[in-house]
Amino acid sequence: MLPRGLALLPRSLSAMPAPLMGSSAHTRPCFAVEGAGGSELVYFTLSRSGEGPARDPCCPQPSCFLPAPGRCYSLCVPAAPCSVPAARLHRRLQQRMSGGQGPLGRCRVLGLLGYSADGAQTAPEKGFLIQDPQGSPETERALEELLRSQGEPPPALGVYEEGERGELWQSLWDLRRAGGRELLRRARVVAAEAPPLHPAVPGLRHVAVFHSLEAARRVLEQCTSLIPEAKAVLDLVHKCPKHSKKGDFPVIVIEGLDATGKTTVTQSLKASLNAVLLRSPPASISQWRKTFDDEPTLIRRAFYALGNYIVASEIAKASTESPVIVDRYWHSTAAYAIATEISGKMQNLPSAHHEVYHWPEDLLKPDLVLLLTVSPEERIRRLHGRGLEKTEEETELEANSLFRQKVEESYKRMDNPGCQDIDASPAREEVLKTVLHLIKKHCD
Ligand SMILES: Nc1ncnc2c1ncn2[C@@H]1O[C@H](COP(=O)(O)OP(=O)(O)O)[C@@H](O)[C@H]1O
Ligand SMILES: Nc1ccn([C@@H]2O[C@H](COP(=O)(O)OP(=O)(O)O)[C@@H](O)[C@H]2O)c(=O)n1
Repeated sequence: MLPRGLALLPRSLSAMPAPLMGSSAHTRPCFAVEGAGGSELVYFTLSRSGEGPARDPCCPQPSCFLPAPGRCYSLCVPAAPCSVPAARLHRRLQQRMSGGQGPLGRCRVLGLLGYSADGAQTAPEKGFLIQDPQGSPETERALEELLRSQGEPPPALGVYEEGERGELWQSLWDLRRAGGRELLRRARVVAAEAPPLHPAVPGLRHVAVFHSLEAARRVLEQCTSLIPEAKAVLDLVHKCPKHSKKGDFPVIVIEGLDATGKTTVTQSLKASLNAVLLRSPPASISQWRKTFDDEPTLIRRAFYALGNYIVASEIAKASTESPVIVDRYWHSTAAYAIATEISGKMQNLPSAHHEVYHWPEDLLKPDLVLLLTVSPEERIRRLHGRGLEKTEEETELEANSLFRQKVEESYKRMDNPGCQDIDASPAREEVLKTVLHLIKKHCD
């Protein structure tokens, strides 16, 4: 008998109608494990009747969850849509588990997404699958303690066990704050088909890629008592004119991954075109970047989204008097957000023309967006040559070329305005010449 594992599952999913085998797929709570098999996600669902093939090669075998002789734990955070407390709880748990301290420190922590198979336009509930290679009872105790310390009521706790035929069962436990636990249900873990879209795609517009000032503002408004800087950002947004309109001079945005040459090109353009150079996030909020970069996706992306609206008001003003060059704008905010949320392989990205790539209707549109691209090798050379401290995300970019490819591909799928690709590998003067030529062609 293999050792047991634990799973903490979302309350809302655990409260859903009885699952599942043989019943309508529309009520089925499903889960995707991120990073279990390289870039592939592992999908599973729950069957209360216990039906399911004993040795189906597609079925998640106990070994996927229970690394013998270890134990496996997982947890999901119950979430109301766009809930700041839930997003922060997820982030706190993530930090505590990846902190490298105590028994949880030696566990392998994978992402877990809980979603409904009916294709609802909601964001998945986020959690973790935690594999303890040593199967130590202390890990279970540490997890229970961690969850009980996170406010009332603690998330439900599921326990995985291997059955007599080698199948996998999950027991869902209600953790009592004062100690002890009560069994809520027991269900068989069975393989689920990969959904037509990555589970994070339907909710992208609600939790990561904001398509209106209002949507982003609603998120930061929930944060004002927790993050004082949120109030300061909202005050600046409040001072901006409602609908910023572009002046008569051209507005050109330069986009690209870090170290592709945006600073170099934008500064040269400023001089060549006698233009105003702006950047997103703007100087007025950039002192708070670190604060928001440490917050969960929901809050972090709302901060950058609002930054774009503040820049829009600066663009509106400046473009009445001279050409305007913008170093990063909405396409950066959206491309990084999409690439971060969509785990697994490139094919998991929303397909071209998906609404997530559409420009927000209430955001000032530039005349031209140029995307600087260089080979991964050249980009790393430039990053190292610059010798600057890298952001956490940029460090990940360097380590994770799949992520970098997803950012670049998302840039390329942006719509109306799309990004015009520029090979930025040649010498600085050469790149500037190409860019000036394109601007002239477009704006004449
Ligand atoms: N065309 C180029 N050829 C060689 N090096 C370049 C070129 N453009 C920029 N660099 C160098 O690469 C590094 C990153 O460029 P930078 O303009 O700071 O990129 P970004 O603003 O996109 O992060 C800098 O050290 C810069 O001097
Ligand atoms: N308009 C913007 C600009 C940056 N960002 C975020 O900021 C990060 C890149 O900014 P950066 O300052 O490191 O990039 P560089 O301007 O240094 O190349 C990305 O990871 C994005 O998540 C954004 O979301 N929207």
